[in-house]
Amino acid sequence: MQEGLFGLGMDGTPLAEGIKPEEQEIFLDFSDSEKVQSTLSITVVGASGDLAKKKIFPALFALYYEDCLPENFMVFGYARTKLTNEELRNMISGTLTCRIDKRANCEDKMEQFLKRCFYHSGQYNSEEHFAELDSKLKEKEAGKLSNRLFYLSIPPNIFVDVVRCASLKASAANGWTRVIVEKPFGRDSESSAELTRCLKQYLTEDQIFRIDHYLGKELVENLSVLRFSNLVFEPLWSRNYIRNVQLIFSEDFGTEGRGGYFDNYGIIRDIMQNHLLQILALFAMETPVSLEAEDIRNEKVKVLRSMRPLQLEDVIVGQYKGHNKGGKIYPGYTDDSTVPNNSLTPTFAAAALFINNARWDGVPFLMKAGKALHTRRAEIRVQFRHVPGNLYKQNFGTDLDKATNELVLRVQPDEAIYLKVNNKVPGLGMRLDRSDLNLLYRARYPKEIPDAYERLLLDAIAGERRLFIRSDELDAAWSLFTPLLRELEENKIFPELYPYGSRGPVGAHYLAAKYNVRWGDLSGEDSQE
Ligand SMILES: NC(=O)C1=CN([C@@H]2O[C@H](COP(=O)(O)OP(=O)(O)OC[C@H]3O[C@@H](n4cnc5c(N)ncnc54)[C@H](OP(=O)(O)O)[C@@H]3O)[C@@H](O)[C@H]2O)C=CC1
Ligand SMILES: O=C1O[C@H](COP(=O)(O)O)[C@@H](O)[C@H](O)[C@H]1O
Repeated sequence: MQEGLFGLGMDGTPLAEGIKPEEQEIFLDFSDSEKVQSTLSITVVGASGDLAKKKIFPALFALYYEDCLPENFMVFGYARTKLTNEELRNMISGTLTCRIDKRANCEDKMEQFLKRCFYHSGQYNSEEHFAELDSKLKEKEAGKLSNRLFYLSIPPNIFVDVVRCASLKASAANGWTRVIVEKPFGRDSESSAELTRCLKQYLTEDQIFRIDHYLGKELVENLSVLRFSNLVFEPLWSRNYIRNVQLIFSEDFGTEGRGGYFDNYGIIRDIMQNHLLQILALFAMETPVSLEAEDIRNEKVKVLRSMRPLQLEDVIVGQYKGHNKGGKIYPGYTDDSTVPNNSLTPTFAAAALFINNARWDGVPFLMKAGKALHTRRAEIRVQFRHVPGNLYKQNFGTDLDKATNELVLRVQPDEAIYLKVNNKVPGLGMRLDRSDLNLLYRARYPKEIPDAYERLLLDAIAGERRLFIRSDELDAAWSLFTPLLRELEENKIFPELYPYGSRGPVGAHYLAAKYNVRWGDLSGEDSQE
């Protein structure tokens, strides 16, 4: 069967506003009878869990709401918890939301969506239970050509069991079978390679969709557009003009409820090795031959392989401690009952990375990720070099860094792209200040931005792999972090404690200063803060 059987908007409704019919042909290259004669089932394995409830079911509903799912689709929840179809529907319905601009028929749509949701309770390592699931799927597929997508929203220690049982007992008989695998993909190079080896006993690489939901975020998708379709940026995109690049992730809450998982991984594996590194690769890669998935992934691998593995002296780690603010007590990381009292797991890390290629030689790429900080945000900051022989040097005082241009891509919240430029303050004198050229998404694009999981689910259904991680990318990513992680753990490096809700450990400033960098998010002169 052809890949990409289900394109977008199978019922012929426009995919999204602004897409012309002739453009839709790109996706809809199947006959009407094929559309009607085929079915898509999406089985969410681990349906009783946090991610399924918070993200996956709402994303599926949003796709249904936008008419992006094929005509004959159904959603199956699978987990050990005993639930009836009705109970699953009640559970899901509490988490569904409607698009702001189209609330009119939302209730009806929800009802129709929920009618397509079913549940099967089973063990994750039971071929028999997956065979039962298969029977239920077949019953609903009613002899039509079937395509099956499994979403593994479960802890990683059971990935292989599920893939074995699903592939042996519940693969599509005559359509495609694809599996979306959630992170973490292993804990280091060895475990990741072992996981891939085990998955490949049952699946081909083309069937495996390793998800990194940051790749589905609007601003991350836009990174390539910004670079490669604007003459003003790409020529500047190198060591010749860029002084440093900062990739910043912060959350204003701790590991609440996920301490058990988190303690085994820590912030470097949870955020840096995947989300921030993926953004770095997209940011720094060479121009791909085309927008085809393999061309883009080839370039990403090349960048990752050009990087030097992280050195301990280029990393600082931290862990949040309890804090009493305004009479409210914020718990420390080790106050979580699922976290050992003596845990050294970092909840914060800052690192300097380098790419040893002609474009980026010597440019520090600074990463910073932390939980329980003062704000929630994710952004990419590009600090440009000083203007050589700047005519206005005397207007800036001694701190020339304050006068350099900075491009900020705010991934979340409040998506925005802004460029800090020097400008004359209007008036008779000659005073300069740094102002922002600001593209604030909510002002420019009133339509609500889809959640990353919507885009990624849609891509997996369409067989589009561009935003999923290929196994060699994963290997390259782990190679950069594994020696460091091993050193941190073997040497029991003590994390610097920082108060819950603070700006993180001061060590992050020293690390940046070592490379003559100041964190842009803490400069205090960011008008966007
Ligand atoms: N939650 C999040 O925000 C994010 C999660 N992820 C990843 O997504 C996956 C799912 O996450 P999440 O929903 O939070 O996970 P949960 O801990 O909620 O687990 C999902 C389901 O798996 C089953 N389960 C849990 N622990 C075990 C176990 N030890 N053995 C067998 N089954 C178990 C439970 O279902 P039952 O008991 O009914 O079988 C549970 O409802 C994980 O790989 C996680 O790392 C990735 C990004 C963000
Ligand atoms: O993958 C993960 O991401 C979330 C943050 O995702 P966001 O889309 O809300 O920014 C993080 O909280 C979690 O620890 C991590 O596993």
